[in-house]
Amino acid sequence: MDVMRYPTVAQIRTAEQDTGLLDDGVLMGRAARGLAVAILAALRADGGTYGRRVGLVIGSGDNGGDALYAGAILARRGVDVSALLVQPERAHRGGLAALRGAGGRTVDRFGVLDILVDGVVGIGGSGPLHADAAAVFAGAARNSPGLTVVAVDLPSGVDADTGVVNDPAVRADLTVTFGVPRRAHVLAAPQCGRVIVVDIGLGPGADRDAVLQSLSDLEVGAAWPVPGPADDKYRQGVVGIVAGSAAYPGAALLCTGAAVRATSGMTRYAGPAATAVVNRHPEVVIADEPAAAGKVQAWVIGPGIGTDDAALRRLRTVLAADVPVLVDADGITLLARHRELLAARTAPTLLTPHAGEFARLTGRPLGVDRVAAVLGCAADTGATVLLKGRATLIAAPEAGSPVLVNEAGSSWAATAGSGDALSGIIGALLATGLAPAVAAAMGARVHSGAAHIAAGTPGVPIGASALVAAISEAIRVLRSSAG
Ligand SMILES: NC(=O)C1=CN([C@@H]2O[C@H](COP(=O)(O)OP(=O)(O)OC[C@H]3O[C@@H](n4cnc5c(N)ncnc54)[C@H](O)[C@@H]3O)[C@@H](O)[C@H]2O)[C@@H](O)CC1
Ligand SMILES: [K+]
Repeated sequence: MDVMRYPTVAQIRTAEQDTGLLDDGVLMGRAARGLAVAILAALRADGGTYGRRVGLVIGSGDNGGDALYAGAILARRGVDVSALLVQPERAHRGGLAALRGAGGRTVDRFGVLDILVDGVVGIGGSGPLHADAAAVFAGAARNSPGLTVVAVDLPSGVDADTGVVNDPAVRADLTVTFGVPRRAHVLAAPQCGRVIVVDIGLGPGADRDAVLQSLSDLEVGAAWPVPGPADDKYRQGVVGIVAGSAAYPGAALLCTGAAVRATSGMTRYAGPAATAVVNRHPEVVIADEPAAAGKVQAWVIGPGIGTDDAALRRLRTVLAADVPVLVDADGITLLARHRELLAARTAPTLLTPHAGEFARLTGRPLGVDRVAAVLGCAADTGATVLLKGRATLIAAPEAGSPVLVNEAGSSWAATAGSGDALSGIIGALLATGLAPAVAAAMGARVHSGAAHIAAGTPGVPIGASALVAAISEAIRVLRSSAG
């Protein structure tokens, strides 16, 4: 599988126009067939299709049109289809006629249902789901325990481009979309459930201008650095870690432990937790200060270092080195106060803030458009920026660069010390010579994979140590996906 691309609504509209098939309803017909096939498959997987009860919640645009035409196909297959029109006078006329012609009916309230289809709004929507529509979904959920919700295109109330989940918004078990995925499908993945992309013939170039992209597991697995026949411990890249303190060695242990597991090169540690680090990880080469650490190909600095003078001194030393540097956590707080340190950099810098650190760094709240925010921050700082979250976003400073997204697939990594582990993984990758944005995206993928493996199925809460311990298995899974 290749890179996944997530175009904006404007780009999707252009691709749809370019087909020349919009006005005669060909695209809507294809969309409706794909939607019907997905609903039939969901019914079949759960006992069969004949006589099953499917409700459609229909808004005022073409999203409702898709749902109504799909409903007509379902009704012809013997499915019991009822439609509730949120604005009866504005419902898609052709779709409504088709549904009625196939034996479907309109209702004022739903009886017990197996599947509820959200055809309120798609890419033409904005803001929260209107209250009357929200009441329909809440009522149906009460009436029909175990109800499956299928969103047409995207869950209504979720912004297609920013992924902002307004209140109220539909939460779907399955989302069926058309031609290309929307940004919301990755930025608001938990709200969308499983996403099926139906081919409606937009052509292979429909997503070519998409800025938001994600690497496939296969690409990450194939690119993971492994030692070649001529490699020794130095040639694979040496990462230096400045993290934690004597009083709080945890960040140092997690960060170095993660780096040790991420690649076969050497890991150095420089700082006040050196003894604790080598006791836990005997393969790590230690020093008290970065200046005394010996040669490295990349530095990681920041997790748990505090913001005192000693921390600032170490940050200055590390940023003066002509090698890639990852700055995280307290290092970012210090950088926000000393922006001049960034301006003097001669090699790439990678910043890995969470939302709070991001606000500190930029001097303003993150805002609703995380993609625009991370691009702006990268351009302003001249650094590659990784913005943490369920959907982690990575932007390089060069104009025209993509924004890489890693959707974690679960939230088990939201635990104390998890960020320290992420820094260590990415630092080890930086030392191998990978471009910062690629190292960051690959590191984020292994990090979320490790959390998933550590939590298991069904998941259980994990600490960051369990995540670190699962890094090797996460890399193995990715490498095996690459064959
Ligand atoms: N354009 C195309 O080529 C295709 C479009 N398709 C479908 O068409 C959809 C887009 O259709 P439209 O452009 O008509 O737009 P939508 O159907 O997504 O929504 C627009 C309508 O919803 C109303 N609305 C906006 N925000 C609302 C809110 N928060 N609550 C309730 N109502 C709200 C607007 O007043 C407008 O009437 C896609 O999402 C997709 O489902 C598919 O048929 C595939 C082809
Ligand atoms: K919808």
